Parts: sequence; C-alpha cells; structure tokens
Amino acid sequence: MSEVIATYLVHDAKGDLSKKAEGIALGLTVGSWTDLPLLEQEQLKAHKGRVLEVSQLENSEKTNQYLGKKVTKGKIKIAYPSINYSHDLPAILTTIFGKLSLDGEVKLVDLELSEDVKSSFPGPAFGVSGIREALGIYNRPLLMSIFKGVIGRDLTYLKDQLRQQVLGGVDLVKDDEILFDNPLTPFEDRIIAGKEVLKNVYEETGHKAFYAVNLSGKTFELKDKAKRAAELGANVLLFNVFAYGLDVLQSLAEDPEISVPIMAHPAVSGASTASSLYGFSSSLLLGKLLRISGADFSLFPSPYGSVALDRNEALGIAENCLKEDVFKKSFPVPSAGIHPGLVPLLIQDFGNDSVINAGGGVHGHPNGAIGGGRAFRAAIDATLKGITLKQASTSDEDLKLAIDLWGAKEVCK
Ligand SMILES: CCCC(=O)/C(O)=C/OP(=O)(O)O
Ligand SMILES: [Mg+2]
Repeated sequence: MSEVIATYLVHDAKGDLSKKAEGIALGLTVGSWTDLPLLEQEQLKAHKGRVLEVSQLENSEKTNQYLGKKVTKGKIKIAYPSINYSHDLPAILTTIFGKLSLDGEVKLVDLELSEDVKSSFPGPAFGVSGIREALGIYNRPLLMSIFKGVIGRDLTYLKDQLRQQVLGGVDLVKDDEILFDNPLTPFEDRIIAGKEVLKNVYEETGHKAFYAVNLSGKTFELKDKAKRAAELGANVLLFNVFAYGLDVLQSLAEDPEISVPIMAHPAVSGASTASSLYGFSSSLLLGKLLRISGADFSLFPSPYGSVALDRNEALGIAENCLKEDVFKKSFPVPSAGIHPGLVPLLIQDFGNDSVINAGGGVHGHPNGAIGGGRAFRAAIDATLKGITLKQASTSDEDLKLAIDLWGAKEVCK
C-alpha cells in the first residue's frame, strides 16, 4: 500500500481513544464519512485514513494535575493514503500533523513511509561509509571539535584556533552554529583559510581532518552559497536545519552541484521536541526525518551533557540514524558538555559509528585545544582496548589532566 503511517502519543480528556483515532483518520483525509451516500463512500474509499492501532497506556496522575483534567493516555497509529498528498515533507507533515498539531495533547512520535514514498527522498549523499572513506578512518568513532569564541575575531585568529584543534588529533572541526557570515570571517574566506590550514597540518603531520563550515544566510541564497562552497572545496557544510526547514535541507542534499556532506545542527528543534505532550519525538525529528532529508551527520544533545536529552530519546535518534534502510546511514553526533571522561559512556551507548563532539571539552583542557584533542584520542583508544581511563591516564598526561579536571565515568565491563 502506498501510504505514510503516523504514530501519535495522545492524552485525551474524552477518554474514548478509538473514537478519537477515527476522528483524526477521517478529519485529516475525507472529512465526515457515515453521512455520505454509499456511492460517495465508494468513491472516497481510496482516500480515507485507516486506523491501524489504538492502545491505552498507563497515565500518570502528575500529567492529570499538570493539565488540570483527567486524561487517557494512548498510542494511535493511522495510515494516510499517499494519493492524498505530494511525496514531500511539507505536504506529508501538513496532512498528518498540520491542524492536528494545534489540537490538544498530541505528539507525533514516528512516521513510516512505504517504499514508493521513500523513493522521493534522497537520504544522505555520503553517509557513514562515505565519510569514513573520505577520512580514511574505519574502526573507531570520529572525533570532532568546535570553534569557540570566534565571533568578533579575524581570520588569523580563526586559522590559529583551527590549527591548534587539528594538531590535537581531531578528525573534524565544526563552526559553532552561531557563527554566521560576517565581515571579519566571511563564509568563503573561512573555507579558503580552512583548507590552507588543514593542508599545512597534513603536510607537517600526515593527519587528515575536515572543516565543517556553517552555511547560513537567507533561504533563497543558500543554494548558490552551497554551490560556491563546493567549488571552493569545502569538506562539510554545517546547517541549522530547523531554523529553515527539513525541505530546505533536502533541496541542498539532492542538488548534484552541491556534492558536499551536510552536518545537521539541532538548533531551534527544541521548540518542537521538548514537550512530552506535544510536538515531535526527537528520535523522529533528529533521527529519521534528518536522515531521509539528506543529513550525513545528525547532532543532538547527549544524555549526559550540558543540555541532556532523555537517554531513550538520544538512543532512539542514533537507532534511526543507523538502522538498515534504503537510505545510507547518517552519523549520530551526541553533543553538548562532552569531555574525555564521558568517552566510555559514549562508546557504550553509541558505538563506533558515531562522532564524539566537543567544544569546551577540547578548548578547556589545561594544555589547550591540542591537549584536549589528545586527551580525547587517548580516551577513545583506551576504551576500544578495554582499558579504563584511570589506567590509561597513568601513561598519558593529557588524559590525566582531563579526568582530574572533569572526572571519568568508567563503564564496568
Ligand atoms: C547539541 C549541539 C552542541 C553545540 O552546538 C555545542 O556548541 C556544544 O559545545 P560544548 O558543549 O561541547 O562546549
Ligand atoms: Mg554550538
């Protein structure tokens, strides 16, 4: 069947979940049903939403108190025939969660696309395998650092900070998502300067690294900027997807002239995902929908960082990034407040096909960004060898300084 199946989490005051489900299925497709003449019912059958599942879940009294009413919590699955909409996310989301997103305690927690609908989406152009091949790294998580304190600084400062980070052994360096086009470090100049620094470090040390430059500006300027970035040899485009929209990401990812990996930043997405009663699940928005729309990397708050995400949600994002599908896998990038002492947890939870991402955890190291990068690399190496960080720190000063400063969350084997 050519359709999209939506799964909703609902908290319904009327208490009749089946009636609510039927109301949604009809209301978002053919409107009223039973009072239609039989002939019309026959004609509209192909367009009617179908309720696939209704299950009541255990509700908490806390939710009733919060809402000031007794509600019934439930999971509802509804199939929407793809004949009703064009196979793009704006149409699909408007159909399955347009008016409904405004109608009380309803959260969209999953979307399943039939194979023919999936064929309208690009998925990651490079994916985990393509990024690994480009970097020549196959058997460990990637390590990424983040420019910090570059706003108001010039290109010389940016180049030096990039050099320090890469000399520490990181595989990628990303712009912070709040660094936009600006007169001191313009977008194109950052790409050119970044390539120069990365080339110099590679020639000096043999260490290869990529720079993810923040693609920003007005929506209708993005494509030309991205094409220019590709011409200049940009390694990766960082993109604040949710300040623009998933369909804008897709338009960049599927453009053959923009053959550059895209790194999706979750900025602004918290407005849509933070509530347990409304909006989207993080695993759907930051995992599945970013992947089908073409993100090669998906950044999200880790379960133990400075803006911690619920652990199951964070694991759900990673699962949706990596599960076998027609699309290439996208790299999950648990982030925010990450330091070398968290590496065992990160590898336990997210495995090798992930990117360990840190700003303060690199720049805040007593030996600077070089020490921070080296501490992370030592932590990754130790963890993959089954050695505790404490053990490893006896022979690695940078790692010792990091866990003395930030602690270490060892994972008992
Ligand atoms: C979830 C995105 C994290 C991010 O953008 C960022 O800049 C993290 O910085 P640190 O928390 O690692 O300093
Ligand atoms: Mg940031």
